[in-house]
Amino acid sequence: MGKRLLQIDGSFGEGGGQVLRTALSLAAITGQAIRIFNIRAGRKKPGLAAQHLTSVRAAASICSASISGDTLNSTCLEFRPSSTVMPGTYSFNVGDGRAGGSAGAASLVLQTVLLPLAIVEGSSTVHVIGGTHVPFSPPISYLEHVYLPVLRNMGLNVTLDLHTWGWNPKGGGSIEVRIVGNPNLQGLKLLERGELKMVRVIAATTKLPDEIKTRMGSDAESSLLGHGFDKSLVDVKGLTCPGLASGRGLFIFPEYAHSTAGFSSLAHGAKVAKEACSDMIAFHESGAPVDEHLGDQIMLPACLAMQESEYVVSNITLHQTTNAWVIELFGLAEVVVNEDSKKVSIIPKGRIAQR
Ligand SMILES: Nc1ncnc2c1ncn2[C@@H]1O[C@H](COP(=O)(O)OP(=O)(O)OP(=O)(O)O)[C@@H](O)[C@H]1O
Repeated sequence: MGKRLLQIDGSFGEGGGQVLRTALSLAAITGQAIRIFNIRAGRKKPGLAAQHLTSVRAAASICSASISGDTLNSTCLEFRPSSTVMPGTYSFNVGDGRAGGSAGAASLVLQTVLLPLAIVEGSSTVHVIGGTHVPFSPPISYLEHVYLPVLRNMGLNVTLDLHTWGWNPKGGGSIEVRIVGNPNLQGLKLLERGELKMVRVIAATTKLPDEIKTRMGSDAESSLLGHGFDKSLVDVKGLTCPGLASGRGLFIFPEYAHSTAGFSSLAHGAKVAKEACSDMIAFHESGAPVDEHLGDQIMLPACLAMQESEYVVSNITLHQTTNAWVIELFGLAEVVVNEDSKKVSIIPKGRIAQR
């Protein structure tokens, strides 16, 4: 496995943690040894933060990789898988990555190991402790409502339980994911979204007065109705969530006949509904079936599928083009991103050939 060392420049494109995570997932899947340098060179504090370090160790544990450079703030890492991906029971704590703990995103650690475990025969359980609803990462509610349903449509058997919510800055949330592996992933076609069926609005709080939840929900509802959404299609729920420390967030999921998208805000006061609603409304007006975040996150499953995938996104982002670059470096697929039509086509070359 992994005869030559694949060199990956972490400063390419978006220059953030995604280059690292996608490379780790694909290294585990293909058995390819990698060296990543300039890690997160595009960020104010370059190098491995707690979440990235936890992702490195998580990826190493599922394929018995030997690693060097796995220290906090390291900008260069070598990762050499020594076995195929082993299904099993795994537990990762983002807080272990840094003295004093961390609210680094549990979702991003999970995404690093999810696909490798999901496409091998056998069952796995992954428990992750960390931030579950923190900025610049998929809230776990997004994984539940948007990302995992797409994976299920592609043939993956994955369920998630959110036991405890972990907000910024304390983190400490807890999720458990059960996976029944299926090596035969189906390609994905999301070219049209169909009619709007429902807009689900979730106003969530932990250890805060009920008025905050009620206000977030009613502000969001007024904003959506003010933009012409039919009241019968807007479903607002207040959620009182277990968690170590207080926190709040607003999550909006427009569900169309063929796809679901997700928008959120963790802001305070009137800003929270404004942020989440304006993103959701802009998406609705774009007519696209796939939101920009899902657009980068489904590239990984799509490049591992048996058939070609095609989808239309609301915006082409640097995250998407950067992910496409990493996938092509591994030789796993041809990725065509059309900036005009906003169509992404992923033509897998077959991962078995990589071994
Ligand atoms: N609100 C959101 N909803 C869903 N997904 C999101 C949201 N915000 C960010 N993401 C996703 O989270 C991932 C973030 O990747 P990125 O490399 O920017 O993060 P990171 O590892 O935290 O690194 P860095 O600190 O280097 O930015 C991307 O897949 C992006 O689509």
